[in-house]
Amino acid sequence: MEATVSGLNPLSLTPCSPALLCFTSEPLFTRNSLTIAALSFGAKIKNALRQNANSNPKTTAAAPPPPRRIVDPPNKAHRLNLEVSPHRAVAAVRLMRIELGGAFADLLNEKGKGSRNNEMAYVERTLGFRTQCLDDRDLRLVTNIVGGAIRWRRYLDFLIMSLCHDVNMFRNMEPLLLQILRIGFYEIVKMEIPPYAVVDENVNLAKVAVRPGAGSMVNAMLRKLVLLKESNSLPLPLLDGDDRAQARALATIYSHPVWMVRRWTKHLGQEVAIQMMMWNNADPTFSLRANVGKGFTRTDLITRLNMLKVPHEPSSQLADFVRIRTGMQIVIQAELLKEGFCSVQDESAGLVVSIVDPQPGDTIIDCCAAPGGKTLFMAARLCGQGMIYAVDINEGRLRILQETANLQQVDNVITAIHADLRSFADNKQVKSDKVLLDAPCSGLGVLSKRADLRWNRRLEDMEELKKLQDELLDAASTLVKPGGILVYSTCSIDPEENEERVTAFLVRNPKFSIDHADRYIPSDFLTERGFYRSCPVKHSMDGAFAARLVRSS
Ligand SMILES: C[S@@+](CC[C@H](N)C(=O)[O-])C[C@H]1O[C@@H](n2cnc3c(N)ncnc32)[C@H](O)[C@@H]1O
Repeated sequence: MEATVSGLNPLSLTPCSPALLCFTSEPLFTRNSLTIAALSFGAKIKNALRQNANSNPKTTAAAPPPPRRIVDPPNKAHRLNLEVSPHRAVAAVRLMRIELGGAFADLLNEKGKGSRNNEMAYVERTLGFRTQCLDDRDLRLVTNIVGGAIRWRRYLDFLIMSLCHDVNMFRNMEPLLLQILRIGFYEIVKMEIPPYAVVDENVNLAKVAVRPGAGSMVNAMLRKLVLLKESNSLPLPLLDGDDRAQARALATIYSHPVWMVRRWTKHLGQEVAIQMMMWNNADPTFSLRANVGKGFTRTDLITRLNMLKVPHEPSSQLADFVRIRTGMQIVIQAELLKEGFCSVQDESAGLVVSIVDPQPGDTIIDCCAAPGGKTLFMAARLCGQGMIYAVDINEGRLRILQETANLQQVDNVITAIHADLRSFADNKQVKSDKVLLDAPCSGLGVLSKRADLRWNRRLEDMEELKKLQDELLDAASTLVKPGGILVYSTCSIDPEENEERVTAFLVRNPKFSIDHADRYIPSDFLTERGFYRSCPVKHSMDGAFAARLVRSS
């Protein structure tokens, strides 16, 4: 659903036209199901537009409708509820926000309430009460539950649906009730939480946040699920029939969109496709890069991690990197990132920088630079000598790049340029021996870290992305000096965004040829044609791709 019409936010057309913005004594998403709200949203946009047109003196002489008075929510909304489990309440609201995105924010964002920085305000406006503040353990639980419930959404919905009387019961379910069920089903099926606690707590939440009848429904369904799990008879789709039917079954079992399963089965074979999905569903692992630009070495980082008791292992591929499996929250709380000592950067991205091979004194154009992961690593490698022109179309992300460069003390070798690469290249303000194009892509290599991305990507996106990647490659190539290097990279595992884009580029631009990447990365990552490719299943890191191309002199 679009939140804007012709660049206007329909909710701002009249002071308070959509009825949804009136405060009532009911929380917003209980009996007024958000599905109904969302369905009627289109009509409300039309009404809002109509009201706006009516109030335009050029189209009618009628007086504009009097502004509706916005009253503060009644005291009930400020009540502190000590009975519900706070992490489940917060997880349910966060799941609503993620699934409904802008629509949810628009509906709640009246007078700044429920602002991005204040999660409890969202909880209060959605459920009609506040919960206890979350401690560190609660916060970890929220992250785990929300990540898991999103990843496993398709499978959880299959289970929920199989316990509903009929499909309409599932379709007409209040959105908040559905999220509570997903949480309960996820806790029972995938987490080691005692079932009685899961049933009690989720029933309680549904009763007070939705309605008493919803509590009974949650109770019946969760109890049934516990029995099925205990007797090892959870329903599972049958893996048989033609390719399409098998893809559908696998998509449910491993909770991915059907189109992704079909694409991966075609490109990688069914076995690797399944392993990819299992990787995406497992807890993500992270790498940290010690910021040598600020004089902080990997040995220093390891000392700090030992002090914090965060399990880690040094990367065998990259000298400044350390892998951690758990304890990210501890690293954040210890402010290692905030103080600029290290960055969270996957080794797969670090290896792209190895292929660019920045050396002190180099001038490098980083064509799609923001928010700066690779720019900052390259800047650290310049050791204070040389310059990186960091171009990006997104001003906000570019600002993050600049702020992080200041924090990490590598800003002296970075010039940020806010521009569309295609017009920037047309003006040809700079040319360079080394150009990196880290292109916008589907992100299919980083799904383990981006739980919701699999549901936001559509097959149609792939065609649009390929067109953009071709245009950006052509633009980037004009910035390369004769004899210079162009590195094209993505964080995708999809050959159509990777090898196929390079092949098509080389046909269009015969001045460029492949420069084999064997001098820059371990042979394990090399493809037959001399490209870099990391595979999550094989290398236990994100999926990424890079081609090093050289321009003839
Ligand atoms: C994959 S991200 C880059 C990530 C970055 N290199 C890093 O390591 O953090 C792709 C970037 O391309 C930018 N982008 C998309 N279209 C662009 C265009 N036409 N010109 C310049 N930048 C563009 C996006 O704003 C986004 O920041």
